[in-house]
Amino acid sequence: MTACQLSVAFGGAAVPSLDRFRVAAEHCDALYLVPAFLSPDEASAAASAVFRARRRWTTLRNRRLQVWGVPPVPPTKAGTAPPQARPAPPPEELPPWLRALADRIAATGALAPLAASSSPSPSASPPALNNCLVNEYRPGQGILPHEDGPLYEPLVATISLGESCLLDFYKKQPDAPDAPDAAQPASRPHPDFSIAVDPGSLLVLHRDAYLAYLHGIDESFDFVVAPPLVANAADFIRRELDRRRADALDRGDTPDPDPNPEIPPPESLLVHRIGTRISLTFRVART
Ligand SMILES: O=C(O)CCC(=O)C(=O)O
Ligand SMILES: [Fe+2]
Repeated sequence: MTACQLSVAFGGAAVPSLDRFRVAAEHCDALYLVPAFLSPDEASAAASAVFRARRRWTTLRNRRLQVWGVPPVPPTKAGTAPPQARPAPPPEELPPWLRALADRIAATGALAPLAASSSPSPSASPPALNNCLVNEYRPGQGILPHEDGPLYEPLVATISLGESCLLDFYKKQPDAPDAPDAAQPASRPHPDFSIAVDPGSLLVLHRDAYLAYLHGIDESFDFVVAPPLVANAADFIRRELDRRRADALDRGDTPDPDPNPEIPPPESLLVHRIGTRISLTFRVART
């Protein structure tokens, strides 16, 4: 599917409003997971668009990434003049296939809280998502606990493609360093809570979820989804078992029988990371 077909495909879908997708309210007040934000066909169209885009990948030890859109501008040090070098190039627009996804995120109302924080006028419209980081993780890869920081408006909206993952949250320590990827996992071995993130989902973090916690993905080959650590364990397990049944049918295998409504699903589930996960992390870079 081309980028153009992709934006058409996204055009007609009903856009959910975020309120009923709030999770982990007891831990953190602004964390939303919309499980089937993209249909499986839309998710594979988006993944193909990532690979067709011929964008340069930056390869890190534990993942690789592409950067799209407006880069955040680091503040100049007080008292120093901005560098007089060449004039900055015009800010890059998101390409149509990412713009279509960003618009669909905006249509959920996810960005509304930014309208209030970025303008004193109550009727101001929120700023547009203008930056997207594409991360690709193989099994065993991850991202160290970090915060996305003050170069962005305090809201991140992530679309996940491919495999599921477990995103861990660590309450920020008052004296923790602020730099991305700077927290030492060895000194903070246990997350305060985690969210199991479905393929095709939209995850939105803002307020506390953005400001008061670091987030990271363990460099593991599998993960366990169980309460109480995984805040959305029961819902995720139900959906994951449905996905496994659907995958078995697609492969022509005999799937597990449909769940008996009398028997509750298991309380915990081991998920093996066997494929690649791609995340599209949309933010508003402050310019
Ligand atoms: O892959 C993810 O879901 C997280 C990515 C992330 O935290 C980041 O790029 O800052
Ligand atoms: Fe992040």
